Amino acid sequence: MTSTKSKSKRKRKPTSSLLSRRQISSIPSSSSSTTPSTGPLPSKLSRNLIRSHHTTQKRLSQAIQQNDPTAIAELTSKLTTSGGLEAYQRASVSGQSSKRGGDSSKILVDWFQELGVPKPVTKKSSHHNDNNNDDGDSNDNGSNDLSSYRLLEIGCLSPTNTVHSYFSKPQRTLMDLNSLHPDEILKQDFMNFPVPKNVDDGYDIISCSLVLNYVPTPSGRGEMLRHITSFMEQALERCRKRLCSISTKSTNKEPEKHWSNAFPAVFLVLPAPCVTNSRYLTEDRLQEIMVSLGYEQLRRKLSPKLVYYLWKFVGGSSPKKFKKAELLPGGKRNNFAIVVE
Ligand SMILES: C[S@@+](CC[C@H](N)C(=O)[O-])C[C@H]1O[C@@H](n2cnc3c(N)ncnc32)[C@H](O)[C@@H]1O
Repeated sequence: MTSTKSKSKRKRKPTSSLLSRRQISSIPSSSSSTTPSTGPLPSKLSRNLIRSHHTTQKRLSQAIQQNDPTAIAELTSKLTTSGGLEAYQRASVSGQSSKRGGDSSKILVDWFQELGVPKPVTKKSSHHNDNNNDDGDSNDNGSNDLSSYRLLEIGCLSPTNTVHSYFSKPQRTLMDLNSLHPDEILKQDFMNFPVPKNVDDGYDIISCSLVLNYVPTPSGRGEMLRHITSFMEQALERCRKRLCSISTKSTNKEPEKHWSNAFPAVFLVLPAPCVTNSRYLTEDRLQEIMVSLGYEQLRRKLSPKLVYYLWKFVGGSSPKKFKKAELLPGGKRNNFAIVVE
């Protein structure tokens, strides 16, 4: 049985997982959650809070696995006193402020533009745009723009992320373990969210930005990727159905160059060190895992802090198992891993 008692006696570094009372009191409370009147938190405070939350979550998950009631109580209380999931989310929202570069879906929108994905046009502008459509075809409810495509966003903090302008409200499902905007974001654990029974209610693109690294165990991350993939299997059916309904219509573009070939897809974002400085995960290993699950990498961008991917789902694979295996030995690496069972 592990006890955290001895650990808590050790002297902690200033950026330890414990936040000072002053730091905690500067986090906006839940009463301000839907109408935040305060500006973003200082970036150092947000970083400390996010790091602290991840560490405590991971320790809590280990304590639960080891069935250690003392550690469970201690860590749960620590999570609560430091503001819990909501404080963590507020710190993440601060990191997404326009001053700090905006939300990660800006990159997805850049890629949509590169791929020629047309924004759905509203009815008014649709009439106006009919003559300007460079596919030589009018907006016919889904064959030539995104209006019949559906987005599922896992771990959503804001209903006004950049990519939302491409998906009207009925075409998007936003969810989070804790909803900061209950009228627009579903309070839902994605792992308990079933694939819709009806293919028309399924999704063509899933956004999973900075969520996989939130999952505290390597096997939990593998399960999340598998669950996402079960939605993508259905998305392939949606694609086939859509293709059948538009096969009689012509477009000027060669089929393989058409923007719709980028779907179904998963937009995945991780902190860069998860793939650049982990003992157990490299970009090559992530690529192997994704290919084994049936994906092809369409786009990738590495920034100093984050790595962004657009994975197109092609299916037809036979998933392999991936264990936690040391790939890059060395003292100063992190332990981020994905295990697929
Ligand atoms: C760091 S925030 C990321 C938010 C945002 N997507 C971004 O890119 O900044 C991670 C969010 O994922 C949510 N989350 C983690 N696991 C989840 C799950 N199984 N189902 C739904 N949301 C989840 C957390 O509640 C948290 O709000």
